[in-house]
Amino acid sequence: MAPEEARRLLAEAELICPAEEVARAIDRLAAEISARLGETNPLVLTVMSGGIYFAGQLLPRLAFPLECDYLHATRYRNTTQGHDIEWLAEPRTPVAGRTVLLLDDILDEGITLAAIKQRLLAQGARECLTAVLTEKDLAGRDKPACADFVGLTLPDRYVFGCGMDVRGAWRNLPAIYAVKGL
Ligand SMILES: O=P(O)(O)OC[C@H]1O[C@H](OP(=O)(O)OP(=O)(O)O)[C@H](O)[C@@H]1O
Ligand code: HPA
Repeated sequence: MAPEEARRLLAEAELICPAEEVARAIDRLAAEISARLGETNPLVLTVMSGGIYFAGQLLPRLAFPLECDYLHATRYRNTTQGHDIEWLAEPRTPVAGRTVLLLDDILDEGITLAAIKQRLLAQGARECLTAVLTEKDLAGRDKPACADFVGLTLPDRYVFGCGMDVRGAWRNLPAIYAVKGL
């Protein structure tokens, strides 16, 4: 997206979660994750690209031994509609026998996390837990996956900021916005 369009989109967007609220949610998630996984030497896998902001904020708050790696699966590809999942990168660290913690920015329809979790368990992960910075409230619609740790619940709007993009832009914002009209 052209920078002028990105600026116009942000100017017209609705702020739905200020930066302070996001930071408080990450503090709480860090405490919950530490209590559950502190003794398991987990392999923490960030789902690129959206998970990068959450991982960057969460990891310094986890004061226990862990290993980090990443994978890249995409289904929206710089659009606002989901498609089939495309695998762009597998984790290089073997997952067999490991407690895995997946980090992602948003659980929307749940298709991405369900597919990733199924794949890691099929590769022999001992258990696969999931932490998402946000989850969209789809008003009771069934989802194929639910997260073990959820930071914030968001309305069913197209949102951006904190790792989430709108047509490639604004993953870098420390607050969460909803696109006008979507
Ligand atoms: O719950 P779902 O409806 O499956 O959607 C959630 C997924 O969509 C986004 O990724 P995206 O496909 O946009 O890839 P990206 O992170 O590389 O932009 C987001 O980062 C999640 O991984
Ligand atoms: O609302 C969203 N915003 C950004 N990325 C997303 N991926 C799934 N849903 C969304």
